Amino acid sequence: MADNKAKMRVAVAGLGAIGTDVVKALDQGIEGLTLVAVSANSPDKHRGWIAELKSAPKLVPIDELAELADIVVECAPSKLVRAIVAPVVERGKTAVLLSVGALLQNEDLVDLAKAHGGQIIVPTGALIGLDAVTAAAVGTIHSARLVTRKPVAGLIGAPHLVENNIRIDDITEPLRIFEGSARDAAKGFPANLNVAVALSLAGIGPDRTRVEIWADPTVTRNTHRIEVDSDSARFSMMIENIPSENPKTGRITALSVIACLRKLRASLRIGT
Ligand SMILES: NC(=O)C1=CN([C@@H]2O[C@H](COP(=O)(O)OP(=O)(O)OC[C@H]3O[C@@H](n4cnc5c(N)ncnc54)[C@H](O)[C@@H]3O)[C@@H](O)[C@H]2O)C=CC1
Ligand SMILES: O=C([O-])CC(=O)C(=O)O
Repeated sequence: MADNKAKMRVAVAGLGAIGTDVVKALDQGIEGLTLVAVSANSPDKHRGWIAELKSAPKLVPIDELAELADIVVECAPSKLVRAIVAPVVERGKTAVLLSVGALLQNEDLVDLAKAHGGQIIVPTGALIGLDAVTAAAVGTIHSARLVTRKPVAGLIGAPHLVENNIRIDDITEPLRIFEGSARDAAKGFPANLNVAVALSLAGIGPDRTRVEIWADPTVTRNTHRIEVDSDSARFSMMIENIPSENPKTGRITALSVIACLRKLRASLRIGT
C-alpha cells in the first residue's frame, strides 16, 4: 500500500559507536523516515563511507542540523548537548537524546521544548526496563536502585576516579568505586552513567534514585541491574551489554535508538 504520510527528515549528530550504526540503519530504511544530514568532528574521516550510502546525507556542522531536519539524533560527547538540542526544540522539533546525563545540567532544555512544542526523547539506550519504570511511576515508586558493573577499561578516566585519586588499573577483584545518588553519579561518571539518569527521569528523580558502581576485572560486559519497588509491582532486571568499538558504550545502545526511531512512524507499535 502507498505510504501517504510525508517522510520525516532525520539528522544524526556524532558519528561514533552509536551514530554510525544509526546512520547505516536509516540508510537501509526505517518506515516514515529519511536521513538528510549528519555531523562529525572530523568530516574528512567520514566522507568515504557516507558517499557509498544508498542515499548520501549532507555532512554539515551541528548548528545546521536543526534547520535541515525534523528529528535530530544526538550521539555526541555530552558537552555538546545544549548546542545540538536547544536549536531543535526551539523550532518545535524532536531531539533524540543519548547523552542524557547532561540533561541534569541543562534541565531548562525541557522547558524550552515545552514552550515551543518540541520534544526530547530519551531511548532506553544501554538500560533495560524503562517501560516498566515509567508505568510504575504513574502510580507510586517507593525506591529505585541501579547497580552497574563495568570492566576496568570502560571506567578509566572518569572524573570521580581522577578527583578522588582512585586507581583501578591494577585491581584483581571487584571494587565498589561509587555509591550515591544518580545526580552525583552523572557528575562523577559523565560517559558512563547516562543509564542512571535515564532511570531516574523515568522514575523518582536524580536525588532519590540510588546508584552503585563497581569496577570489575572479572566481567567483560557492561552490566546494569535495576531494582524497583512500587505500589503496583516490585521488579529487578539485569542487562549484560557487549561493549561496542567504544568500550564505554554497549552494542545494544545503537539498536535501542534504531528501535526507537522505528516506533516513531510504525503502523504497529509494541511496548510503552
Ligand atoms: N543513553 C545511553 O544509554 C547511552 C548513552 N551514551 C552516550 O551517547 C553519546 C555517544 O556515545 P558513543 O557513540 O559511544 O560515543 P563516541 O565517542 O563513539 O562518538 C561520539 C562522536 O561524536 C563526535 N564529535 C565530537 N565533537 C563533535 C562535533 N563538534 N560535531 C559532530 N560530532 C562530534 C566524535 O568525534 C565521535 O565520533 C555519549 O555521550 C555517551 O555517553 C552511550 C552509551 C549509552
Ligand atoms: O552500559 C553502557 O553501554 C553505557 C552506559 O553505562 C551508559 O552510558 O550509561
